This record gives sequence, structure tokens and C-alpha cells, in this order.
Amino acid sequence: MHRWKIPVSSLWTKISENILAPSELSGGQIIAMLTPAGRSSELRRHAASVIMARVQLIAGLFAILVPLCAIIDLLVFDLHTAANLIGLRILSAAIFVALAWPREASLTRPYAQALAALLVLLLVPSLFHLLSADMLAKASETQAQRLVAQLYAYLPTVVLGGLAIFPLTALEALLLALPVIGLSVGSAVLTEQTLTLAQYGGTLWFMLMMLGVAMFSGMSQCHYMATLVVKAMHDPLTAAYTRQSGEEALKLIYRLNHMSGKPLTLAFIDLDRFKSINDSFGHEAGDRCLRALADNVRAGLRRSDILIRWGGEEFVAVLPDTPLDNVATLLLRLRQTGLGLRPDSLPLTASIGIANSHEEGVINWEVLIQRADLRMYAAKQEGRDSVVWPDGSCLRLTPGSD
Ligand SMILES: Nc1nc2c(ncn2[C@@H]2O[C@H](COP(=O)(O)OP(=O)(O)OP(=O)(O)O)[C@@H](O)[C@H]2O)c(=O)[nH]1
Repeated sequence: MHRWKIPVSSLWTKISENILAPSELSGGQIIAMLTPAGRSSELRRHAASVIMARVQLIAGLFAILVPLCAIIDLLVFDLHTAANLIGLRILSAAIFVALAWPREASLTRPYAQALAALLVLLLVPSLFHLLSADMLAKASETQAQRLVAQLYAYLPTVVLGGLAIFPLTALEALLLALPVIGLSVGSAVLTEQTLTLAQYGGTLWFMLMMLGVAMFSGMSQCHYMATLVVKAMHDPLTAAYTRQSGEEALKLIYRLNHMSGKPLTLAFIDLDRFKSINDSFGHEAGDRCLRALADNVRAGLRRSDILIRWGGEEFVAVLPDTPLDNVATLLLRLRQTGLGLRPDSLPLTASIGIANSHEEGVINWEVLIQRADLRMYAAKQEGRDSVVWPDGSCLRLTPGSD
């Protein structure tokens, strides 16, 4: 008997560990599921590519299925009605083909581009229903015709359910659903002389239920995606971008700055004599130094800047739209706050190479990073704890050491 007794506290611990804990959400994460405002650009870009890929897949599928369903129109309706429906189908299929057509993501506004494509995808079936509703109501005399007309009237509801496959925040799902619901009400007004709640209330309720489910699914996808993207793109030790995701971001930032003629500056940062910290104080202490360096550099960066962990103890600060004068401000701030402390309480020092995209001969991001790297080595040659500028001049970093 005794063996079957499960203490309430241990049961609760099990429930909270296994069921509640995985879904524990912070206030910020909940807000991020409700509205897209404040999303990082990397997350927006990722969400845009997921939404666009799904829009293209569904549009491609519909581009085939919609014309195929003309067979039903021909079998069920009179020739005149069927011909009108087929006309609408050809028009819809053409829009679906255009949506499915492979295209490059917009460099500057990929998220707006993806949402616009999604809106068009949602509107086509709803407009099909709006334009055919009156014609179908008049042409429906037999049981089969009424049944097919009724099924077409479900199109806006199906569209709202379809929202569930997209990683949308609650606000976005709601805003995208409004025109669909509006077109459905419009279709009902067109076909009924007087639209009553008793006639239309059930459909409206059903649509709102579908929207609720879609919102829930979209929000949980947003959360899942955000967690995965942050994990995949950032180095777990320092929370800086990984080399791979950092290179992708750098490529993109270089192109954007190049297009707009703005100066992009890189600071290649390499901790000095880091091996000796590992050797004397152990790897754990070395890790703490890396974290301190990343935290201190990040504290001086703007929201649009990014920090990449380029290699073991090498970091690259990417500073978009930044002329060299402004870099001096960042370095001055770093000079004041310092890079952190070594385990022996001496200040951590680093050698830094600066490169700017407006320099002569910088034709791509690879050249830019090469120059910053070479200048970082020059800073090592200069005795470490210093910054080497594009003109070859050298500045000591730790105050009093120059
Ligand atoms: N603790 C820790 N050490 C790392 C990590 N990644 C690389 N390292 C160590 O970083 C050290 C880099 O040493 P070196 O390339 O000789 O450079 P250094 O000692 O900083 O000398 P200089 O760059 O010439 O000033 C090596 O001992 C690596 O093992 C890490 O994630 N954690």
C-alpha cells in the first residue's frame, strides 16, 4: 500500500518541471508574441523568409488546384455560370502563379514584402467568393448546386484557418483577418436581402473560432522560432553572433551600406595574452574573461551595431553607418569603462584593428575584414593594448599606458 502513495509536493514538482517549466514565459516573450514591434532585425528577416516560403508553396499548390476545380463547375452548373466561374478561376490561378514565382527577398524591407504577399494570398479566395456569391445564389436550384455554393461560402473561413501555418503575432493575425472577415460579410450582404444575426451569426462565430486557433498557433510558432533563431545565431558563452551568422549579417549590412553610400566600420578585437590566462588560472577563468570582454564591448555599441565572435578570443564589432570619428567615441568609452579584469585583477587588454568601407580599394566585405585583421596584427606588433587606424596611426587603449 505504502508504495502507491505519491506525495503531493513531489507530484507538483514533477508537474511543474515537466509540464509547466518548458512553457515558462517572460513578460518580454509574451509581448513579442502579441506584437512584432521591437523584434530584432535578424528575427524579422528569418520570419520573413519562413512566411514567404510558405506563401510560395501554398500559392503554387493553389495555382494547380484552382483551375482543376473547374471540372466541378462544369459538372454541376449551367454553361454560363460555369464559364463565369472558370474566368474567375483563371484570374485567381494567374495571381497564385505570380505569388509562387521565385523572387529575391527585398534587401531593405523583407518583412513588409512577405506580409504583403501573404495578404494577397488570403484575399484571392475571399474575393473569389465575393465575386461569385451572387451569381451562385441565383444559379443554385438543384441540391448539388446549393451544396457546391455552400462549400464555396466556406472559403473565407478556410482562409482564416490557413493563417495557422504562419508564424504571426496576435496583432498581425488579427489585422490580416479583418479584410477576410469584411469580404465575407460583404458577400453575405450581397446574397441575402436582409442579413440577420440568426442567418450569419453562426458563420461569423465559426470564423472567429478559426481565427482564435490560428492566432494561438501563430503565436506559439513565433515563440518557438525566436528561441531557435537566438540559439542558432548566438554563441552560448558570450552571446555574440557566431562566425556563421555574423558573416551572413556582415554581408547584408555591407550591401545595405554600400547601396546607400553610408560608411561601414569594423573593429577587429583580439584579447592580449589570453593563453597565459588559461594556462595560469584555468579554462573557466578564461571563459569569464571572454564574457566580460563581450559584455563591455556590447555595452558601448548601439542597437544597430553587432558583435561577432570571429574565433576563440577574436571578436568583430560591426558598426553600420559609422564614420571613423564616431568610432573614436566608442573607443574612448571603452577606454573609460575598460574591457574587464583578468583573474589577477589586472585590466584585460586587447589589440584592435579598424577598417572603413570608404577606404580606397575596399570592394567587398572580405577586403574590409582582411584590412581590420591585418591592423589588429599591427596593433600586436606595436606592443598590444592598442588600436591601429586605417591611416596606420596607433593609439594606446589603457589610460596612462601611452
Ligand atoms: N577559456 C577559453 N579559451 C579559449 C577559447 N577559445 C580559444 N581559447 C584559447 O585562446 C588562446 C589563444 O591563444 P593565442 O592565439 O596564443 O593568443 P594569445 O595568448 O591571446 O596571444 P596574443 O594574441 O599574441 O596576445 C588559446 O590558448 C585557446 O585555447 C574559449 O572558448 N575559452
